[in-house]
Amino acid sequence: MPWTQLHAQIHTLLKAKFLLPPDSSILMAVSGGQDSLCMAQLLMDLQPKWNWRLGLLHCDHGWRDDSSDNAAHVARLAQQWQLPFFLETAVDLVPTEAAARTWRYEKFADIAQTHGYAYVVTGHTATDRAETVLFNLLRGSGADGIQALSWQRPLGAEGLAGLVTRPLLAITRQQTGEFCQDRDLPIWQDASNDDWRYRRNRIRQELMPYLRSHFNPSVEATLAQTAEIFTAEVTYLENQAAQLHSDVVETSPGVCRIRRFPLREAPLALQRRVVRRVLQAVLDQQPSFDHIEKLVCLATAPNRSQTDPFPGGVIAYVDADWIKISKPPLVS
Ligand SMILES: Nc1ncnc2c1ncn2[C@@H]1O[C@H](COP(=O)(O)OP(=O)(O)OP(=O)(O)O)[C@@H](O)[C@H]1O
Repeated sequence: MPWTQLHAQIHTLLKAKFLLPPDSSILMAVSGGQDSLCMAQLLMDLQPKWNWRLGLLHCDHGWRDDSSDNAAHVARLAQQWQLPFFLETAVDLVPTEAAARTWRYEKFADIAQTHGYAYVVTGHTATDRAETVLFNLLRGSGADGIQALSWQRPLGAEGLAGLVTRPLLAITRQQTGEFCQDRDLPIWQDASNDDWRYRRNRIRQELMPYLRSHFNPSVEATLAQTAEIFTAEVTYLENQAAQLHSDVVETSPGVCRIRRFPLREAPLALQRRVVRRVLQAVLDQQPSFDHIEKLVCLATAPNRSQTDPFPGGVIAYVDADWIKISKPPLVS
């Protein structure tokens, strides 16, 4: 196996960040695309140094005409590489990217838990991270969306099903492409990557090249670095918000109460985060920015103020030192 700069970079990074400790069990999520093939090959090459137990998982969403051929292609690779192989096939999955992602991560968690893998690795790169930053920015996301794709995060409830880890986050798609070419890895070309109905593909194929040639030739690395900076800041803010939430919010059946005085004394960034947590718990949908602002305003509003109904008929109103949030009929 030729030891390349890329091997050295990933090996050093894994050591520095302690992402995939020696002797770990690692399930590699492989779509058949260039990034996940590059990742699988790199981890197999590094395996003797780390003594990992490796397995390979493919999820067949069942949407594309070639999806079962794609799955068979990955199965053949697993056989050739002599790795345990797991195939999950969806039945009647709604053909949206969001539904696919949710289903896929559920399967990652199931297989990891059932077969004792502590880590599920994906082939996300700095390029994916940069694209996700732009995608979320254009959707009006705050800092949480800009932190886009962390190195590691819990899989399943409270991380019981292990950790999703992204060892390629520091390298670009161009690098994974060159690696696959050098090693002659058989990339499965996913035709849906060329479908311009998907906003993500237009970002990848239209916006990023434009930014690269007209604004910044290293736009991927720069935006990935922006995500890295925001990751630390969001972690800090979330910790602060969790503390404030436990100080000011009380929940009982049918009603949630927020202490107005300490809420309005807190920095606006934390007020919004606390209120978002409250709304996430009572609404059946993700709260919008307007929903959050409406509730924050009650911290300083006169007594007896009340909001218009939120989705699902949820009402918030001021009762002396408290904001009370309840679904109708009102419970005081
Ligand atoms: N169908 C799938 N089965 C298993 N893992 C998947 C699948 N689709 C995506 N993944 C994992 O999620 C990562 C990111 O997904 P994304 O959809 O951005 O990648 P892709 O373009 O399909 O393929 P690749 O990242 O391998 O080039 C992949 O690198 C892979 O690790």
